[in-house]
Amino acid sequence: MSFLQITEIHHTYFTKNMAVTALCDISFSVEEGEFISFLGPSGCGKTTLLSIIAGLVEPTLGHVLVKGNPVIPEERQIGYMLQQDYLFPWKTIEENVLLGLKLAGTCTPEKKKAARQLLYDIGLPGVEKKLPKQLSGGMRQRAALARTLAADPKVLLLDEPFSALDYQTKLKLEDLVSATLKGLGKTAVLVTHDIGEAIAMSDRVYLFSSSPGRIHRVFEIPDELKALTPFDARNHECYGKLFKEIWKELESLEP
Ligand SMILES: Nc1ncnc2c1ncn2[C@@H]1O[C@H](COP(=O)(O)OP(=O)(O)OP(=O)(O)O)[C@@H](O)[C@H]1O
Repeated sequence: MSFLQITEIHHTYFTKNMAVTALCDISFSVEEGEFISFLGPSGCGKTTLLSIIAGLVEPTLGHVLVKGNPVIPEERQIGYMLQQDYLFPWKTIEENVLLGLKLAGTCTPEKKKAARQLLYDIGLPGVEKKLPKQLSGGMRQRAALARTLAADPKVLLLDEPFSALDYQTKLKLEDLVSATLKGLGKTAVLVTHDIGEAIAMSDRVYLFSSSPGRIHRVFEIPDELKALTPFDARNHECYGKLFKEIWKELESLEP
């Protein structure tokens, strides 16, 4: 049994006048601790698939299992990190990080201590009492990561979490997120438009075609790249070859 199992997902959105089939025949599995990415043309259904995995959208057909069980959003098995940090501006960083635990009624002193440690580990010591507006964009995304991890989700969904950041901050956060998730042994799914980011961070890259979204091709990342940090992977000789291969394939999918 795989850790995350996606089986024959089809999804159609029904609006007033029409039906849009966003996803067709999507099946794959992810083992515990693996990091995978979705790449594909705009509108190929990447975000729809994340919402289905999160249990926020019920697929028209098919199912998602985490450790053999269906996903129930209230049980918070899935953590979601987005392009915007969505921190509450009137709450301190610590209050924001602990919010999920408080809502779930599981904010014990040990979890509070662990959340503080998490802020420290991801390079945000001493910001607990600050408001989000007092932090830079990169620091806010770190805080958003801490909030997502504080709930100890089984699977992390990352929907373009670095796309609003400047390039240098983005590279730093790629390394930080990769090291943090590896250290915690978390399973993660990243949606990105950045081929380099997908190669540098993942164990496997799923390339989607559109209308409707299908898995077009799966790229296994070579072990020599997986052993490196994302920054070092971007500078390895294997990286350029794989980048060109995925780029060519992606171009052939553009309308
Ligand atoms: N709520 C909705 N109602 C109707 N159609 C929708 C809805 N959400 C998405 N769609 C359609 O489903 C398809 C897939 O959309 P989705 O946002 O999942 O794609 P995406 O790959 O994440 O796109 P992008 O890369 O631009 O973010 C698109 O044709 C989109 O217009």
